[in-house]
Amino acid sequence: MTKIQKIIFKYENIPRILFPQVQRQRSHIAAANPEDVCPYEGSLQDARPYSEVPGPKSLPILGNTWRLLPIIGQYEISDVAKLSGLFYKEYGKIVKLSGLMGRPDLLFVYDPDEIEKVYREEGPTPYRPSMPCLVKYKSVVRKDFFGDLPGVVGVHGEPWREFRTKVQKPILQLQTVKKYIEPIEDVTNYFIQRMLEMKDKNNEMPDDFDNEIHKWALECIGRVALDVRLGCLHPHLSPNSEPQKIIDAAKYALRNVAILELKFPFWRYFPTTIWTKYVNNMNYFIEICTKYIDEAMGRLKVKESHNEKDLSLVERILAKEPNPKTASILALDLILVGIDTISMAVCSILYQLATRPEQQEKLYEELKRLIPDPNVPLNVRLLDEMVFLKAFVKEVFRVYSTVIGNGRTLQKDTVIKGYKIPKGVQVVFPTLITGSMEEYVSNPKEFMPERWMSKNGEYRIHPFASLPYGYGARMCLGRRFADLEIQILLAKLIRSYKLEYFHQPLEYKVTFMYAPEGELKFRVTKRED
Ligand code: HEM
Repeated sequence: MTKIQKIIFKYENIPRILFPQVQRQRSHIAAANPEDVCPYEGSLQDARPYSEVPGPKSLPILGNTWRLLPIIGQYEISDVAKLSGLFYKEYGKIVKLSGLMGRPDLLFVYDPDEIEKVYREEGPTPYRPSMPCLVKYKSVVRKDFFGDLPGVVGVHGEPWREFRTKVQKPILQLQTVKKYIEPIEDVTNYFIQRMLEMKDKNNEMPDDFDNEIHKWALECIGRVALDVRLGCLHPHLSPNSEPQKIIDAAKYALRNVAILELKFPFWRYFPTTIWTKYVNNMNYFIEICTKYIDEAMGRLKVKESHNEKDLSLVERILAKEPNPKTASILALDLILVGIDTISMAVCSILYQLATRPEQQEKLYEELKRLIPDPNVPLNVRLLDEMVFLKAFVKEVFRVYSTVIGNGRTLQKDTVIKGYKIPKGVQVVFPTLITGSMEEYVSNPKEFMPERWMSKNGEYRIHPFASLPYGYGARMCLGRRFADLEIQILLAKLIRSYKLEYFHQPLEYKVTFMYAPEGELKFRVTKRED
């Protein structure tokens, strides 16, 4: 039995052994399956009570938190993706995980029609349960800095809407994003050059190549959010250099957040070692953002033209919002969520390309046709025409969604799948699972980028089954930059190099994001033409 089979076996059987009551409850539910009948479409009075929603039973006092505790719990952080799949298999399309100490109940919904309903009814200030440790940092630890300008991440209600309204237009406008093709291409060319220098005698990338991808992501975000080349890709950084300190801070302020977020929140009650590191590193990011935004302000003051078309993203924000804190806090938020997401997505996309030679060849053919001379710089038209490239990325997101799920905290009582779900419950939309459900996606098991290119409706994909960037008023603020960065990296790399992988297959796991775990020792070979 492989390791993964063992884990699945363990999970499949533990509920039966530990929770016979739940098993009985389930068979009762199966007898009158609300999914099939669902007679209470939307009426709160007639809906089934919340207490009847199926799910693992919680233990008195300990609730369900013990399941997430290291060692004694059954579930490891890295198993969150499997857990989400097992819940669906065990309990059906709606599953309640209650009794989580210090947290509201989680409600997993595996039905894109219901997900669509929740998104569409979310109102003008959607509430996404996210990053409780960041909430504490912004609203308690550094209230002195954030005050009434908290940013968007971990912020809700009117303060969120006000801040998002200030920054949304410039950051999502194509006109702004287009200006970054050249700067991101510069960063990427440098990164590819570094990749060639890093190759070992087998032409393979080093064991910690994922760290290099993180540095590329840091360098890209520095260029977008701070108008600066941070220098993180430099090969010989001394431990006390600013770029090295930024790289180290990113590890604790971003990558290790999962430990704070998903395990028992001891940090809420006393300053644990990891919490103290988190706070120190967040403070360092504030320092860096303030420093570079002040410099950008200085440059803007002496700039001749303040016409929108001549300004960078940072300058546009500074020109409109004279308090430079708006730009600093936006930069901080973009850095916080724009590094791990994109770098883990890139790890996953490159791994898929390296292990799917035929599809990599198709991508190469597309790129060779569009860019016969690989030294010609990219432009909007070329990127627009990279249809297979974009379809490949979408397919990776459908099957291996980097963010395994999104969510909303209900702001009013709502009927979901015939049950009355009370206000305050955190509804989880498990994109990773819904993106591969037979009822909503044709041939879901087949990895087929072409499904995204077909114009005649040949392939069915429920529009709410695979939403890698979320949906609605709170949808990913950096999605246009994320797409741009991924497209530029793939276009530059695959146009000129072949990517292969000759080691043990890697397993996907959640270490904050969902990505292949292990050494990304890609073999990189220069193409002849
Ligand atoms: C492939 C990479 C990325 C993925 C898969 C991703 C996914 C997401 C998702 C699912 C959300 C929640 C949306 C919702 O609640 O409906 C989100 C929010 C957000 N993302 Fe991304 N993201 C990516 C890259 C980025 C990048 C590069 C940036 C910054 C440049 C960024 C900035 C943000 C911000 C600021 C929010 C919070 C928006 C708000 O709450 O108002 N993301 N992202």
